[in-house]
Amino acid sequence: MAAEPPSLEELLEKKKQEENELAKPKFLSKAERAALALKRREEEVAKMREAQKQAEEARKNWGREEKPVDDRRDRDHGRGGVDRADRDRATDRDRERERDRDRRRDRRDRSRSRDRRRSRSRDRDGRRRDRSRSRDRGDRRDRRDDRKRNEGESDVEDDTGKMADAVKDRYLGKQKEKKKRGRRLHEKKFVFDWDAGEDTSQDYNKLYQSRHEIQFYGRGSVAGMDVNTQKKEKNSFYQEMMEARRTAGEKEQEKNRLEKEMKKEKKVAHDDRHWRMKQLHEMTDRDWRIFREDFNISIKGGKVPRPLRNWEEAGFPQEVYQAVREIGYLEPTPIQRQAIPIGLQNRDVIGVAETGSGKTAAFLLPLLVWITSLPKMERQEHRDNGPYAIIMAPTRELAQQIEEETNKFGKLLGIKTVSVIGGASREEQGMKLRMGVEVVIATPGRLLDVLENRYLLLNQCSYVILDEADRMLDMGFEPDVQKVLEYLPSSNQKKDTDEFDDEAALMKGFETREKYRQTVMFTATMSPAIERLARQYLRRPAVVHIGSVGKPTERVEQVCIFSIEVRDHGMKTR
Ligand SMILES: Nc1ncnc2c1ncn2[C@@H]1O[C@H](COP(=O)(O)OP(=O)(O)OP(=O)(O)O)[C@@H](O)[C@H]1O
Repeated sequence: MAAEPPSLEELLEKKKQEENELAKPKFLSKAERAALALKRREEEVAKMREAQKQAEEARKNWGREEKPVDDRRDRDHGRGGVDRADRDRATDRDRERERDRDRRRDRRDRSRSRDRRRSRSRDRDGRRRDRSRSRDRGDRRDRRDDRKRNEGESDVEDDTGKMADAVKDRYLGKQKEKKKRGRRLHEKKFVFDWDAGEDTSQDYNKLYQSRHEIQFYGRGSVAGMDVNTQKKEKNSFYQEMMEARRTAGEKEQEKNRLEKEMKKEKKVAHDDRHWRMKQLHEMTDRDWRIFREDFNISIKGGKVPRPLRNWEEAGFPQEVYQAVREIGYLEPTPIQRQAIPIGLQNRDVIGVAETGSGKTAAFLLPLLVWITSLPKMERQEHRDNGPYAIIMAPTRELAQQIEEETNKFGKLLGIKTVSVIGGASREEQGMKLRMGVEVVIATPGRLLDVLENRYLLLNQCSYVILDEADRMLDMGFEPDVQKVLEYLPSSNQKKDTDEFDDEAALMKGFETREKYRQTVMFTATMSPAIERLARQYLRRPAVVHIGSVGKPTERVEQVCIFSIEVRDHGMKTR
């Protein structure tokens, strides 16, 4: 049975299917793609070669096609026979033209082959560069390369490689070439081909360790010699010359000058010694300032005497000095260093110092110095006039501490002390007082009581000490203190005049019972109330402050405890 031709619908259907099939994207492997590309390229090349071959043949045939025309012309000329010479000339011209054309062609061919050679070598160099160029340019180059390949057999091999590269570039992606960083010659710094650290010559050869500077002529230097050596030589030369020129007089003058300078230096070194290494008379104002700084002593209030460097320089009577030694006080404490010399001048003192700083001895020693200078209280009338000194303290305990301290000295110096404090029998105290005492240590309340009850008189009291005055005021003893002080005789009170700035005026009658009254007040703080009290009862006092003003003292520990206030709102828990 003969096969039936397909119907039109079937054909259309088939065609449609084929179109759809073609329209579908087809996956090609890498190798397939490369083979396809090569094939396509080969076809293109073959086409181009064919076209070029045809062009070449056409060119060659062109000369041949022209000849019959010339022959025709010759025939035409011959037919005339008249201008044979002209015809010959024309033929010559034609030949000449032909030759020229051949020459030109040869020249063109030669230059072309030269160009080809040049471009081939350029291509080889720039192949890598070309790979990184854009795809379009790559295509163009491919075409150019292909053209060249057609031109010579040797070129073909070269071009095949190039083409393969180009195809690979196009379909497999370009291989990125590493950028070579050229030497930047425009930079100022000279770029060595090696690193400076690689130079090891200095390690081995001493010659290179001190490299010679560039040295030129001029400025008194000679080229080729070490500059430093030249300078040294020059200096010694000029020194020798100056020395040789100096006269004997000049030499003597110089010697004297040097000696003077040496002496001056020695003196300065001598003066700059530490105050401990100096005698008392060698101490300068600067030394005293350093001394006070060393012991944290601040002073205020006119001309204040120099502090004590040691007990020996205090100028105590022998028995007092001996007592200090026996008690075992090797060195004065800072408050003692400054307060004792002021006390010995019969001057009023305000001492601001912390507890346990040796205040008792600071006011006791000047008192003892004065009392030991007085005749003994042997007669009853003297005993009835009362003590030479009263020491007031805010509490019994403090008064007892002071009594203990005073008794240490009193026993050694034969000075009687009685404490008048609350809690002890008033009669007993009265009895002791009537027997005669040099020093009364008391709390303000009980002392006032004793004074008011006539157990005690203060007729010959010229030394008043208010210890821990700030605490006394805090405890409300100010009226009592004032009343006690009213019992003191006013005859021996200093006047508030400039006259009493003078040391001699203050010391008037110091070794008698009629000396001027001296008031010494010790406090831990300087409150306005203290200043008011001081203004009332002290005359032009010297203020001695131990430690930095406004700073807590070193020996007082300050503890701050934070607590939460718990308020009772009537909701007690049981
Ligand atoms: N120069 C000194 N050398 C050695 N010890 C001293 C010296 N001066 C005082 N003391 C001793 O220091 C202690 C404290 O001295 P003192 O009682 O005089 O201090 P204070 O400042 O008066 O203290 P408070 O305010 O508590 O009375 C005492 O035991 C005393 O013997």
